[in-house]
Amino acid sequence: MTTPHINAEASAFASTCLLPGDPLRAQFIAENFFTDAKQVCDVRNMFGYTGTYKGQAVSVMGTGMGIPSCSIYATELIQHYQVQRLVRVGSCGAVLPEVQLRDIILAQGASTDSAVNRQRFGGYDYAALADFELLSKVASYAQQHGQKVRVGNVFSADLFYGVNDNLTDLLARYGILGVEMEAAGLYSVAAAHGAQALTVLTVSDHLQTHQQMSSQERQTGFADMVELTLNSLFS
Ligand SMILES: O=P(O)(O)O[C@H]1O[C@H](CO)[C@@H](O)[C@H]1O
Ligand SMILES: O=c1cc[nH]c(=O)[nH]1
Repeated sequence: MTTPHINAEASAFASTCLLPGDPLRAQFIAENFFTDAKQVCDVRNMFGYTGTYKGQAVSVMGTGMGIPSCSIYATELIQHYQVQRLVRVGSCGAVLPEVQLRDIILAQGASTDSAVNRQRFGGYDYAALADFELLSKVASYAQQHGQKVRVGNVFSADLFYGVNDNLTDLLARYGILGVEMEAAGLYSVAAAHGAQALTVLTVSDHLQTHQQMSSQERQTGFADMVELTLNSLFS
């Protein structure tokens, strides 16, 4: 039996799955970083692949954009495909002057303007946190190998094209490292189902200076983040 959104066999996914928003980034990761990668699903062109990295099974699957889309895939991957470690590898916008294009961010926590976590969490404000074991693995691997990463709070926005002109300044005041659209939902889905989740981001836009990466670079230009993530998880 498959799910409404993932047409893969029951044993098709490894227990660790990377989750880029972009399905073509998933294809790029599988083709360039995995050994013996096989495509396992393609409903709605949301591609998923399984292969190995350093001899260990690993999967990658696109999630689409936004908490609702990401939550569907995360839920089905955990509940139906027994994925236990869900690691988003995404892009984000920076709001602080010291955070620059191509910087890598580990989302220790994720604030949000989405109402999704309140729906899940009885109307209360859920503190959406990365799994500490996954977070420490990547943070300590980066430290040991002299790779700079920033660790802290990000903001998962419902709107890519926001309507609140003051939001960027508010986020900067609170030291938010990056603005993206999924982490807060991914963290609560994982927590609700007893799985582990982490979000690793590369800065693709700067919301103060208006610098931005091309769409091609968002698809194929995140090698440093992908290598850091895979090496940390499988070392
Ligand atoms: O590059 P991905 O992983 O899709 O992440 C970011 O990019 C998309 C918006 O362009 C949103 O999904 C946001 O979270
Ligand atoms: O959600 C996102 C993703 C990338 N860049 C942004 O500015 N926002």
